[in-house]
Amino acid sequence: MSKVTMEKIVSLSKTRGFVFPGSEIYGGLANTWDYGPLGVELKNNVKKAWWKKFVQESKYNVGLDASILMNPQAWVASGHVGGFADPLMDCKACKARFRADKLIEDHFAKHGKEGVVDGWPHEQMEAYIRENHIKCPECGKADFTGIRQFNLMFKTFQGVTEDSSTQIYLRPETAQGIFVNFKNVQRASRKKVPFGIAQVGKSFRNEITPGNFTFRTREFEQMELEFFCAPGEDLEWFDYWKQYCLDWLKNLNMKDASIRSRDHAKEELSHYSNATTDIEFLFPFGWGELWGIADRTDFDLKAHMTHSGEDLRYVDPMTNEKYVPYCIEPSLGADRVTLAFLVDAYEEETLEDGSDRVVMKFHPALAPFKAAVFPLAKKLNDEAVKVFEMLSKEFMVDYDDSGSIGKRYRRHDEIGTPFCITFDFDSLEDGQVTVRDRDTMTQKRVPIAELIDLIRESQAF
Ligand SMILES: Nc1ncnc2c1ncn2[C@@H]1O[C@H](COP(=O)(O)OP(=O)(O)OP(=O)(O)O)[C@@H](O)[C@H]1O
Repeated sequence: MSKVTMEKIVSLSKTRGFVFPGSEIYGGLANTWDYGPLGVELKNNVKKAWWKKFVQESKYNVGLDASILMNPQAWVASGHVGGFADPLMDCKACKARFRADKLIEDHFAKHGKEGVVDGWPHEQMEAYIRENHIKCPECGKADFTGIRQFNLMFKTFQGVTEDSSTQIYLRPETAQGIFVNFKNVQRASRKKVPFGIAQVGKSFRNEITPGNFTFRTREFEQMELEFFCAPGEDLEWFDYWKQYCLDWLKNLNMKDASIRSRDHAKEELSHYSNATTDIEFLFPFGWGELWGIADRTDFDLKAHMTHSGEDLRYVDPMTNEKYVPYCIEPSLGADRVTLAFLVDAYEEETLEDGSDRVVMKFHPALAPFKAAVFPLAKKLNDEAVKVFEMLSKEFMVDYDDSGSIGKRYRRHDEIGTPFCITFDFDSLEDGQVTVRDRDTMTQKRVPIAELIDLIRESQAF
């Protein structure tokens, strides 16, 4: 079996309609991507699977959909106006711009070194780059400027005048929409601490070097949970949510060998954090952060209390004690984890007859199509369409009547359809169809009346 590469994933994504380059007919726009007919299904399924476990099946959590545009004071309070910046370096020779920390991390990876650059002072990064003669990835010269802080927030203007009083930001994370609604949600839902607020939505960061396909883009979606608990109980809940996140990935068939969790060392922790773990995924270009899980203590609510003047303390109904809850935040990129599922599902197999197939082994809950219906011959179209119509009321299913059955199997293997259902001449007599399993390629006869249950059962995770 040959190795999965980014080239293969990007190419399959384009040809089969998972992901297209953004604004392609105009020559594109720096690492923007559009989800095609299959990609939108896959990503929606990822988001649905997250919502199912983190909201629907959790007795603790409720949902929210806050707006992207917020009062700019919220970003002052959160620290984003003052400090949401990356260390920027320019190559003096070719003018290309880089994140100094990423240049060093790439150097680490190239030389098989383990290490974390987060938290290094500028002088340390500059010295490392100088002493190790790190070269510009674009032109090969080793002649960089010093580091400047570059704020990652996209700015825009609200209303008809464009001056500093009307300047607002596109949110760089969804979390602050949750914090500012803490009191509204707690009151309206009558939730008692511990409880969580979950949200899925777009975020924007003016990344210095977007890249690696959809891994790092300037517009992306996040799935964030802010879980509020009593101070002192935070580390226990931190462990609980860390395990919950790992279980979510594993229950959706992510391979053990593809993920690892990396606990942040003391010196790497943000000043307000009691504990942080990154769940990382082994992408073809190396390990990359998938899910950041942080114990943020009472930092965010306290900051919003100070800046807004609102009392965001919680009153314990049993003890009447008033306190600012601590917060555990598991934050996951919807696009990044969708890319991880694409990479993890990709397999090339050589079959017994010597032929090859590419198969996307998505968990059925994530697969764009849950099944595909094939008429064996054109004459059977009318009856086979009825099976499609019955199933499509419940699930996304495809109807495919072109080419040989073998070709149709290959096409659906390549997009990860778990079941191929063939309607043949016997089906007219016995009301049964042949169901072929994507992974084992075994076939069995199944009564048409049992198809919905069969597919529904496959969706569980
Ligand atoms: N530019 C981006 N493109 C796609 N997903 C992103 C991007 N930035 C962050 N994410 C996703 O949101 C999650 C939470 O964001 P967080 O602020 O913790 O990331 P980060 O530590 O700033 O990421 P990085 O160090 O890779 O820039 C990340 O784990 C990732 O899945």
